[in-house]
This record gives sequence, structure tokens and C-alpha cells, in this order.
Amino acid sequence: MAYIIETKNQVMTFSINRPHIRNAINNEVMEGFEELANRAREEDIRYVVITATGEQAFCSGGDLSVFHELKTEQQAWPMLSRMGEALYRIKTIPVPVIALVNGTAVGGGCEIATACDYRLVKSHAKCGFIQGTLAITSGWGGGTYLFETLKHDAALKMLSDARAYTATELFENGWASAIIEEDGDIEQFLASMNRVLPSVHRAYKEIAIRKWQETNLKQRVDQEIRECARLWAKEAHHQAVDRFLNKSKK
Ligand SMILES: CC[C@H](C(=O)O)C(=O)SCCNC(=O)CCNC(=O)[C@H](O)C(C)(C)COP(=O)(O)OP(=O)(O)OC[C@H]1O[C@@H](n2cnc3c(N)ncnc32)[C@H](O)[C@@H]1OP(=O)(O)O
Repeated sequence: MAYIIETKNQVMTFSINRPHIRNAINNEVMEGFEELANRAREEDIRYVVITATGEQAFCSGGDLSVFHELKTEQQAWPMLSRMGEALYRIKTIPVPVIALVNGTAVGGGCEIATACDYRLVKSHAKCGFIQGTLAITSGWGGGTYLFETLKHDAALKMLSDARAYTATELFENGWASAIIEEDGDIEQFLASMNRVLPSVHRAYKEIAIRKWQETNLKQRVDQEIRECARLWAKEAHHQAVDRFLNKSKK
């Protein structure tokens, strides 16, 4: 399976399970995120955790070996909007959603982590919105979510740098909620929260969800995705993807 969903002690954990390809997202993983968004609303849980198998990568974004076949704006839009919809439904799950960034998170992988409420980042992990190096923007809503998360200048800089940031840089610019040196650090982050009833956590998350609804967050995400689809069709993007895929063949 390209993903694993497990629930233990009222914590529903989703793991991307494609370590051989740095946990890149294909259609099967997208199905998994859609399943997660549904089950998290149906089951009595305290938190959702999104992570990945292995120590090297959290997620390397869209699976370029699959999605490079999408050439036109009309071909790219269905994939981008499908994952964009899944990510918005994950962002608005009515309990805290925690990204346990176990390794490299780039491109769409950084977007997935940014959609979460918290980002617990392993100290060796590097994360960045590298979409710019492929001559596109973020395309699953992550750019819109970043402007909701960081100070304006820090968000614009992280998107415009189009490079992977170190864990220290991610904590300094506010993207990382905490740096995880060892597993105990995760429990320490959750210790105070665990003393609070799930009903209180849900009530606080609903405040954020209402704000996002009142400020048309979903419509702003859709506009981001449309711009990504437009840039996707340009020759500069196709050439950049071909360079990556040909590099992998050497
Ligand atoms: C809207 C989102 C948007 C979209 O959907 O397109 C994006 O996500 S754009 C960004 C797409 N992602 C990337 O451009 C990242 C590509 N990958 C890398 O830069 C590196 O693999 C990295 C930094 C994640 C890890 O580097 P490392 O040296 O540790 O590993 P390798 O590069 O040797 O990769 C191992 C193996 O996996 C294949 N691979 C890695 N990432 C992807 C990917 N995103 N799509 C397809 N395949 C990927 C890589 O080709 C290697 O394959 P192998 O056959 O073993 O050579």
C-alpha cells in the first residue's frame, strides 16, 4: 500500500508509504488523503498525525514520473484540484492536525505539511517550496496556507527562495512548530495538550475553520491552483521536469 492509516489511543496516523521514491504523491496516495479526510470526521479521535515511512523523506511532492505526462493546463487541473480539495479537507478536519516531518519535504510535500496545524520537524529534515525551480508555483494550496501561517515577508521569501531550508531556518522563520531531536520531544510537545479534553481542542479548531470560511480560504486556494495549472503548460516547466527525470536515469 502507498499509504497506511492507523488509529491508536485516539490518534489517527497517516503514513505515506513510498520511501523508494522519497514518498512522492501519486493517485493512490491522493485516495489515501481523501480517505483520511473522511475517517477523521467519522471517528472519535483526539489528533491526526501525518508522516511517512523511512527517515530520508517526508514527501518529495508530486510523482514526476507519473505527472510529467500531464502537458496542458486542462490535463494538469484535475490532478492539482483533486489534491487541492483533499488538502483543504485535511486542513479543516475539526481536530488538531500534526505533520511529523520525518525527513525531506519539498514541493507538494512542503504544501502538505503547511496545511497542517503543527509541524514537528526532525532535526535532519530539510523543507522547501522548490516549485519555482520547476517554473511553477505551489499548486495544492500550500502557498495560500503559507501566507496564513508565517509573517508576510517570511512567507514570500520562503516561496521565492525555492530552496530547501534547514530545520534551524524553519524554526527561526516560524514554519516549524518544534524541532524533534528524539521521540520524547514529540510527547513533550503534546504533554500539556493531552491534559485538555478533545472537546476543547475541537472548539478551538472550529474558531480557525470559521475564520478560513469567512475569509474565503478555499476560493483563494482555487485561484492558486488555476495559476499553477497555467504555468504547468509552459515549456519551461516541461523542460525542468525532463531535466530531473533524465538526471535520475544517469
Ligand atoms: C503541486 C505540487 C507539485 C507537483 O505536483 O508537481 C510539486 O510537488 S513540484 C515538486 C516536485 N518534486 C520535486 O521536484 C522533487 C524531486 N526530488 C528531489 O529533488 C530529490 O529526490 C530529493 C531532494 C527529494 C531527495 O534527494 P535524494 O538524493 O535523497 O534522492 P534521489 O533524488 O536520488 O531520489 C531517489 C529516487 O526517487 C526518485 N524521486 C524522488 N523524488 C521524486 C518525485 N517527486 N517524483 C518522481 N521520482 C522522484 C528519484 O528520481 C530517484 O529515483 P531512482 O530511480 O532511484 O533514480
